[in-house]
Amino acid sequence: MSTGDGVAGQWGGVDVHFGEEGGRLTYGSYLRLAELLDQQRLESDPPAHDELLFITIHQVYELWFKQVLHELTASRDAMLAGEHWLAEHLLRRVHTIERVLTQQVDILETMTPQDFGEFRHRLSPASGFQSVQFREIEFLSGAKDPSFVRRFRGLTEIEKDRLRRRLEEPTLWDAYLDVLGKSGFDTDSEDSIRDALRKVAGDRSHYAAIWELAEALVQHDELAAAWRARHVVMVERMIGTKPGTGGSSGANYLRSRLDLRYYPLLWNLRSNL
Ligand code: HEM
Ligand SMILES: N[C@@H](CC(=O)c1ccccc1NC=O)C(=O)O
Repeated sequence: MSTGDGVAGQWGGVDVHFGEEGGRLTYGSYLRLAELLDQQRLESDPPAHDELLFITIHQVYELWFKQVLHELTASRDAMLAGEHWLAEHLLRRVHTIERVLTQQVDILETMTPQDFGEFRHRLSPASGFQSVQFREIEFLSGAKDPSFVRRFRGLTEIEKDRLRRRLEEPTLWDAYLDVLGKSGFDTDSEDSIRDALRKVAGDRSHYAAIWELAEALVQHDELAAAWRARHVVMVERMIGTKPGTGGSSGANYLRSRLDLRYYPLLWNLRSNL
């Protein structure tokens, strides 16, 4: 047996020894756990029991949003580079994350409205409306709306810059049109795009990769819509018809966002198949 501080043991007759690679990298230092686990600061005083859950859920959302932006950006770039398989592969990873994002609502719903009420009044005027990464995902996906940048209150210059850059850069839809264009389709008008989509849908054996890419975009759109629907029902359960801490009408405002679709032409196509 070896000696030292690492984990040592006899595995299958081989003397293994972990955690002593010069004493540099550890689990905690690699993952920056000291910093990460020090970021959950409650507003309530005395501490409301459920506020830790509320903060943790939101921080986990933002970590996944970061990953989703990483994958969507790379997927868009893969489309622009003609690497259709890679674009689809990355979109499929995003779908899996998006399913988890919707399921996470289950965890937050173990909090009752009464227990939320213990600290909700401390949150105003903060709200999910101010999530920059959430809006970046919308812009990158195809739903650019510059009015959100103006309506945001309290954004830092760095955050404003990130949103402005997302408004300028190509969306996933722009990249898909580029794929259609490079495959020989005219994409100059909405009518010609509709025509191209119908041709792709009508000859899947010939246009397999482009068809599957469109399906992956529709899936991303559907999963985003599912999150919005789940969020608004959770909101009704938590605060009924009360206005939001962000200053909106609350559930009414959120219901007005339910019809948002990133790729309306891909949905319209369904009516003509
Ligand atoms: C107790 C749970 C929650 C309640 C009661 C709630 C309530 C609300 C309300 C009322 C709004 C409208 C803006 C306003 O405040 O006036 C809103 C927006 C929003 N919330 Fe939540 N929320 C909850 C949890 C979450 C979670 C876990 C997330 C995940 C990040 C989230 C993300 C968002 C986003 C992104 C918006 C903006 C939506 C849009 O503009 O389309 N919310 N929420
Ligand atoms: N807008 C929510 C409060 C809320 O959920 C929230 C507050 C601060 C930071 C993020 C939040 N999450 C989503 O809106 C409310 O009106 O109760």
